[in-house]
Parts: sequence; structure tokens; C-alpha cells
Amino acid sequence: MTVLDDIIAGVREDLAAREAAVPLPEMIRRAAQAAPARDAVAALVGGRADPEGIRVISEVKRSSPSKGALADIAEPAELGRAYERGGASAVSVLTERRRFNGSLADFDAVRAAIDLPMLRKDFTVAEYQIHEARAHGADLVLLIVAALDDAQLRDFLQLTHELGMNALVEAHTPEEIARAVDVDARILGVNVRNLKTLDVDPDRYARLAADLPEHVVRVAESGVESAAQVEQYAAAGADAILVGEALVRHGAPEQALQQFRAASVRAR
Ligand SMILES: O=C(O)c1ccccc1NCC(=O)[C@H](O)[C@H](O)COP(=O)(O)O
Repeated sequence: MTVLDDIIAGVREDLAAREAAVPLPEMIRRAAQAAPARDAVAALVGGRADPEGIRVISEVKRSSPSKGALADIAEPAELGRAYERGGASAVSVLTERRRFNGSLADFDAVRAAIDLPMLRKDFTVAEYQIHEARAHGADLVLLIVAALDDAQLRDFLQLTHELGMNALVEAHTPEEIARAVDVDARILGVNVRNLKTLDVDPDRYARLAADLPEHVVRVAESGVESAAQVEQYAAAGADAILVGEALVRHGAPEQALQQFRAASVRAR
């Protein structure tokens, strides 16, 4: 069993418990009553040519399977506000409980504190999670190509769009990029972290960049430890980067964000 398989097994168990507490029809009703989603494509598009720098999706990440505990985030809302002040274009909140110590409560706290588009970062394996994300005010959900078959990928993306949201469709290989393009993904991420082995290979983004179509929002995910890495992603044409660990471990996330955006301008 890979790490991804193990995470998904836990996600399914937790999902069954939430669905027993709030059945799908009620979650659909709640999603329909939520305020309209913000346009995450508009927030992220054009980052590869923006004179002010690359777009940053800043992540609220307490723990990870690869590193264990990362940061004691006492006030996720305050971290979200710091990201907003630092110039983030969107905020991602991990909601997976068992391996990331995340929660929908964290998501709700940040949602109430900021006005940026927000990614509900979970391992999506059922339509229920998409309605649930919308009910909590999410603007973006994560669809990991490696975790879904073609029909699920198409149906989940369609539902996401029907609910007025967008999806970050995450790929790791040329084949997964092709599958994402086939379903008309608008925001396509290359995660340089292998979710089966947890190896991080930042050069992977540049190797796969040529496979990303011009018209999609291109996101380089994971592996940012320094401004130099941001320069490398920007030089390879990324519109946006998704950064977790480097921001939650940094004492001054606003400054880190500003440095990352400035570094991306130097790369052009
Ligand atoms: O972060 C992990 O260890 C991890 C393990 C297994 C599946 C997913 C994992 N992380 C999710 C992410 O993709 C990252 O949280 C995100 O891209 C930010 O990465 P980083 O900046 O390297 O924290």
C-alpha cells in the first residue's frame, strides 16, 4: 500500500462518519445556500507575466506525512490574514485529519477572516466532499489525477464547475497531465512531491512544463524552500506556486511571501 492509498483509506472512513452525521441531501442544500464562489482562475491567471510577480497559493499546513508536525498554528485565522497582507492570491487549508492534522474548523476560521479565494485541500474521492467544500465557502477543490479514474475526474470536475467553483487538478506525470487536459482542467498543477514515495524532486516541474498547455493556469506545487526555488519555477513558466511548509515554518510569512514574489520577477 502506498502513502496515498493509506491516506485515502482514512479519508473514506472519516467521510463515512461525516456523511452519517449530515446526509448528502442536507449537504447539497447547505452548498446551494452558500455565498457565491470567488473566481480562482481570475486570481491566478497571468502570473507568469505579471510584473509584480508570480501568484502564490499559501497553505495552512500543520503536519505532513513526510515531516510530521510542522508548526503549532494556534490561530489559523491570523495566519490567513498574514497571507492576505503578504500578497497571496489564494489560500489553501488542509482539512485532512489523520496525516495532516487539518480540519474543516481550520477552514471555517480562515474563511471568516479573509476575502481571498480558498482551496479546500483534501483528498477528493466522493461528490459529497465537493458539496461539503462549497457549503463551507470554498472556491477551489483539489482533484488528484492519480487518485481518480477518468469518469470520476470528469464527473467531479463537472460538479465543481456546476457549483461555481474551480478545481486545482494535480498531476505528476505526462500521462496524468494528458488526462487532466482531456477533461478540460482550467487550473493544472504539477506536484513535485511523489505522493507514493514522498520524494520531492523540484526539477520535475521544469521537465513537465512543456506538456502544460498555454491556456491553463500552471501551478508548481511543493518543494519551495527558498527564493531560489521560486526563481526556478518562474523561469519554467509557472503562473502560480503552492507553498506550505516554508510559510508555516517561517516566523514572518508576510515577508517570505514578498521575497518569493520578488524572486519570481528576477527570473524573467
Ligand atoms: O506534504 C506531504 O508530506 C504530503 C504527503 C502525501 C500527500 C500529500 C502531501 N502534501 C500535500 C501537498 O501537496 C503540499 O501540502 C503542498 O503542495 C505544499 O507543499 P510544501 O510547500 O512542500 O509543504
